[in-house]
Amino acid sequence: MSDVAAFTARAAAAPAQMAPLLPLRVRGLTLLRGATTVLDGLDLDLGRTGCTVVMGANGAGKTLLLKLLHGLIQPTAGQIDWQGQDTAAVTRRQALVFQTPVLLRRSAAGNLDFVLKARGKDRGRTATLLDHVGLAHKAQQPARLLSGGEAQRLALARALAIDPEVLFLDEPTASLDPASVLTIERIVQAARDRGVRIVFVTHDTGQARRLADDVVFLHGGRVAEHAAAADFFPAPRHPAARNYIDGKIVI
Ligand SMILES: Nc1ncnc2c1ncn2[C@@H]1O[C@H](COP(=O)(O)OP(=O)(O)OP(=O)(O)O)[C@@H](O)[C@H]1O
Repeated sequence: MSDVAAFTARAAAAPAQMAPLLPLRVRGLTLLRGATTVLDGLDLDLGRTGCTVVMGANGAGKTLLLKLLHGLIQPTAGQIDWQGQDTAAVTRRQALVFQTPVLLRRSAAGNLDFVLKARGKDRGRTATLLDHVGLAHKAQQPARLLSGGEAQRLALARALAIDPEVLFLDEPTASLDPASVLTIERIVQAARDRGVRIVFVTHDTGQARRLADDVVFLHGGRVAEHAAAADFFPAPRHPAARNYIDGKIVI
């Protein structure tokens, strides 16, 4: 078995004895920030597999929704039900990649060694993970000297190192060149194809069309529309979603 095939098989096999996290059921999710009601009784259901793309105007609450689902912040009201599992356990079985990668002041390999050791995983996987994201030749380079696209690929490798069942990505390609964007998309699609549940925030409608199995469109603190990608892109039903896809200003 090749290194990449071994990596893929191990990732897919990860949580055999654990109860599943999905499907996800969110009801009445409300979040106040200062005087602003960011989320206002949001309901959402996510199925077991695939890639959900979350879209919506600036300030619609996409980042805060990801942080809530991942257990990094607590809602003001409402329920997030990952099959009844405890929040701390849920967070450990998921990973979140931010728009701006947060990396340790170590080499590229050192960043992966660290997370593998912290999670009790096989540190021998560092080379395979670096290879998987096309960074084998940068293993010993300090992470702070990586380009934006390389740093984002390393952040993605670090997220994959924990064998997440759910991978949240918050505009991970927002400032990358087209080749780096496609590289990140290929890695995300490969993860999706081996069963990692993907929730991906993007403003890039081309990217959303390439990646999405289904689309969640946020507006007014709620899910204005949740539809299969094949139905959403040709004919969004909600007026705000239609304007957004048509490139009109949405307030
Ligand atoms: N700590 C805070 N105090 C007050 N308002 C906040 C705070 N954090 C976030 N907000 C507001 O909550 C709203 C939602 O923020 P969020 O970052 O989730 O938006 P977003 O949909 O990800 O936007 P973008 O597309 O610009 O990244 C914004 O109006 C933001 O200004």
